Amino acid sequence: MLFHVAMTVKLPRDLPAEEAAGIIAREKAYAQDLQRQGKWRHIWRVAGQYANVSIFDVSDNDELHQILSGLPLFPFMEIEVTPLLRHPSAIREDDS
Ligand SMILES: O=C(O)CC1=CCC(=O)O1
Repeated sequence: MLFHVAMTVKLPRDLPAEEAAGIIAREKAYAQDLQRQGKWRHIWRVAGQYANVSIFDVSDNDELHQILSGLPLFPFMEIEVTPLLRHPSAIREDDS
């Protein structure tokens, strides 16, 4: 199942810089591991914002929830999830 996920990061202003850097490094490793597994298909920076839009390819809602709630930045994010399905006018065969 494909999901569009919009994540906006809101780190507290008083979070010590070293702590923030550690969380961000763990987030990167976590995200890159899921990309290698093919579960996190796309990640794009939203221009001008500390935010991304991503496409996840997971087996069900439960797996998506497990992945998102395991993000090191999860406590500092607003997340919006939109389930996706193939559009009847789509012509790419390798994209569903
Ligand atoms: O920087 C972000 O948008 C938050 C984030 C999600 C995965 C990652 O590596 O950073």
